[in-house]
Amino acid sequence: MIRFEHVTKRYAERGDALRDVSFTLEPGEMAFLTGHSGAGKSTLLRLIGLLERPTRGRLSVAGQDLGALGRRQIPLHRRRVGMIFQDHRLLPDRNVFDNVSLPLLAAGMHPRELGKRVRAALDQVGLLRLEHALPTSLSSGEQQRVGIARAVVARPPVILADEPTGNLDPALSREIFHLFERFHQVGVSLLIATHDLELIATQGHRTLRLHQGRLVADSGNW
Ligand SMILES: Nc1ncnc2c1ncn2[C@@H]1O[C@H](COP(=O)(O)OP(=O)(O)OP(=O)(O)O)[C@@H](O)[C@H]1O
Repeated sequence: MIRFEHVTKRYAERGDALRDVSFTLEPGEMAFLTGHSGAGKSTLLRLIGLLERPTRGRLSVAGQDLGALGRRQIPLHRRRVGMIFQDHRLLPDRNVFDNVSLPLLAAGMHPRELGKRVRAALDQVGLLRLEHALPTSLSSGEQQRVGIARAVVARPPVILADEPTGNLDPALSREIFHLFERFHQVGVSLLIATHDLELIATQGHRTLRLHQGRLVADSGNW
């Protein structure tokens, strides 16, 4: 589903953020991405979401070579890749329903179908009763779940999460991971960047470890 072939990403002023990274994430696979601060985890996820382009190497998602996609095809690609961020990135002046509906609005979906899909996504994360609330009135865990509903509402085959439990206590973190497990069970591919080694240990999923931009361990290959 996701294939990196000798991918390097260089930032002019900072050197290589990723160096010669190769791995494959199979369709429906769930894996963790770990490594020290600055190891390149966010950079790797941003390349998959086409928020950045590689300096060298080849990267494909669902058989599509991302290097062959022009700027106009990026929005379509982004609908196939749901992204979840630690800081939620919700629009503060729009209510929960409106925030979650954004990817469907961008896709030009009919309002009736859109309403159904948004409520189904909110139901999945247990937030249906809060559809009219503004993000600022929600707890951190609730805001994170709104971010997850927004990431899954267009039913992408791939979900990327960047430190999704960074600000949450252990009980809320487990709740979020249970949600990811549920997406995994219905065949979604997930790549989750996290420092939460304890949680990784209890999950038993494949773990990719970056160190100074290099992929230094891949439990899937042991
Ligand atoms: N837009 C950018 N411009 C220049 N350098 C960048 C940019 N984004 C990341 N970097 C550099 O690339 C390297 C990898 O950063 P990245 O954010 O991918 O690491 P990370 O593993 O996600 O770290 P953290 O766990 O702290 O979020 C760092 O040296 C960082 O300073």
